[in-house]
Amino acid sequence: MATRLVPSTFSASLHSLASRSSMAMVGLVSCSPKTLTPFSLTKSFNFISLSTTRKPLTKSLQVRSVSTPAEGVTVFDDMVSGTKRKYYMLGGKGGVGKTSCAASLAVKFANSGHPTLVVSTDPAHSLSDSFAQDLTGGTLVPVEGPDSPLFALEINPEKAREEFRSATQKNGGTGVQDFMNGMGLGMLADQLGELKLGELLETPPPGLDEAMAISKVIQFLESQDYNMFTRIVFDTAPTGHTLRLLSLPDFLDASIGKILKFRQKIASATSAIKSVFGQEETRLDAADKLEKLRERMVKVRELFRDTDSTEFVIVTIPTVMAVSESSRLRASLKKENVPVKRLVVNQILPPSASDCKFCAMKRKDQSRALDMIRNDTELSSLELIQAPLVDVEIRGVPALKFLGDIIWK
Ligand SMILES: Nc1ncnc2c1ncn2[C@@H]1O[C@H](COP(=O)(O)OP(=O)(O)OP(=O)(O)O)[C@@H](O)[C@H]1O
Repeated sequence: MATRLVPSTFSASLHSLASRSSMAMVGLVSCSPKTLTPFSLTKSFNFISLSTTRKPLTKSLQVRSVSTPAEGVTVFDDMVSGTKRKYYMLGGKGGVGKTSCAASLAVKFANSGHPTLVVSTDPAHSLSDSFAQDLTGGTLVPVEGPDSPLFALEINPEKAREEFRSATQKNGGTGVQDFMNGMGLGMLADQLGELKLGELLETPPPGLDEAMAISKVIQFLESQDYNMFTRIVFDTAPTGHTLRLLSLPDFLDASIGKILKFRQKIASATSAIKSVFGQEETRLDAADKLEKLRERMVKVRELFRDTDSTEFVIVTIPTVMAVSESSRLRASLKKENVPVKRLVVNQILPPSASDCKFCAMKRKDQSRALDMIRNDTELSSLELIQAPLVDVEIRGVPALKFLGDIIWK
């Protein structure tokens, strides 16, 4: 028989919330130290949504939100309304559930009538695992199940990296180092050394794969064939990559700007250099390619900053570490002028009539982390979406639909 433990204040408040909830079928499970599983997806689909945006929770759980949607408009109403194309970027710390949230959002959009594309730009893809379908190969793959068309795409970061290298290498030849060394002969040699350009070009800067992946998606979405998609959901790489991606245009600006300056110098040295080295045509071509690359990176950043069409949704879990990282992410995104309105707190312990010791401890921890969010200057103004922890992996469209219906309300 299950050992019953005294519920913590937190679980008690959740419990009372659950019993007051008008959302049918609330699953409350008792939990013994032997059976730590807090909730069962397999046995029943009885869950409670913990979203605080529509109904205030008990005091201890309530999270202030200065940007609450207008009366009667739910979080998802706001996200789903309109046929103009919208981009949703989901990002956050590694392993918090970005992919599950992104995939479930994409399924929800498709089931709400939006032809949707979900793209993974995380170098460690898990979209295929999430949909339980092979989405590798870098092409659009139709996802079976939703009411409206849903396509998924995993972009191969290795390919993006190759593209970068080929843009910076001459004729598949000896590489950028050579390009720079060649240009740096004579009086330019010392100055080039200072720039460390060889390093930049041989080792693509972090975040570049992802930026290129996104820029590719933008490129093909601009074509007529892909006009149909009205919702694009990005499952992005963990925090650090995203931030570096946003600072890429500046980084490339600084580096490429210097290359272009040298290019001018070389051009003015004209025929003497031409006749001696005979290769600067190729080198200048490489500089052109780099400049184009920079332009594409600028476009990506512009997309991230476009408040009309884009929203970055931070996904986190209720731990002090994840919340701290989310706070820093929000601060950096603010600095980069990236619009953020919502914060998903995933994997929240579901209500329980009686907690085992482990669950009670966990619940206390989660309560502390939720308090942190409430008091955090960066996070407290965001609409909070709470998603419960379920005891099985969310895989395949039916499970994603189920998760989506809990999270995106
Ligand atoms: N609400 C949830 N309840 C139970 N398990 C979950 C929940 N959300 C995510 N998971 C599980 O957590 C694991 C990590 O989730 P997911 O791959 O979505 O995270 P991620 O942030 O995209 O990870 P990464 O940063 O490695 O790409 C998966 O096994 C997923 O099934």
